[in-house]
Amino acid sequence: MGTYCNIPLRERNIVLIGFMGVGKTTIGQLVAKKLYRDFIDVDQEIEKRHQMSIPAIFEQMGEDYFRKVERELIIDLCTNTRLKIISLGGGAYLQEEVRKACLSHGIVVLLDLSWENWKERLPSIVHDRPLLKNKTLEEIMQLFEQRKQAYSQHHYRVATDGLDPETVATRVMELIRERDTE
Ligand SMILES: Nc1ncnc2c1ncn2[C@@H]1O[C@H](COP(=O)(O)OP(=O)(O)OP(=O)(O)O)[C@@H](O)[C@H]1O
Ligand SMILES: O=C(O)C1=C[C@@H](O)[C@@H](O)[C@H](O)C1
Ligand SMILES: [Mg+2]
Repeated sequence: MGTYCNIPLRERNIVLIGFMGVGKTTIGQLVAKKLYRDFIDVDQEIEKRHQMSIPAIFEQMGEDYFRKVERELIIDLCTNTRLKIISLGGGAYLQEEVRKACLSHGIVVLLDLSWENWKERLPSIVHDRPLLKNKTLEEIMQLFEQRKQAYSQHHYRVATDGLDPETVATRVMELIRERDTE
């Protein structure tokens, strides 16, 4: 897969990235609705294809297997589809091949939330994120910091602190509209 892309800008997929629980799935759904586009959530697509939950896939098949499936699906979506709103799983973008495919073929939008606000969300998301289970808050904070480097490779960033999902989705949509009229 080369990095050359012949997809016109306004037809490129919008790819939402960011740490676990920042709102990629929630916002992606709303953006898709507002733009009348199809929504694909990579975690949900993997669950559907396997008829298993993400925690069960991690437990029974292992994280390496999950990462391979995730990588192959994202590269396929990036190179073979257009006009979609795609929400990645939080760890997908750590893989270099995933970053390259998303950056060269899509419009990558980082949803950014401060640690202070993110940690308030932990109780509501910990049960179905295997990588958060059995970790101390300190360890999760380290993971949050370590991943910033990969997430810094994006086209647009939306700071979501204090914003409700509708407002975040509207900001994402405005960015895309501005870009389309450039
Ligand atoms: N802007 C927001 N304000 C308040 N709560 C939010 C916001 N966005 C999402 N949430 C809530 O945060 C939780 C996690 O959201 P979501 O599942 O969309 O995250 P995600 O980025 O897709 O996570 P993952 O990387 O694990 O797939 C949900 O309970 C959701 O309702
Ligand atoms: O950040 C991560 O590594 C993950 C995030 C989730 O979206 C799932 O893809 C899975 O729980 C792993
Ligand atoms: Mg999600």
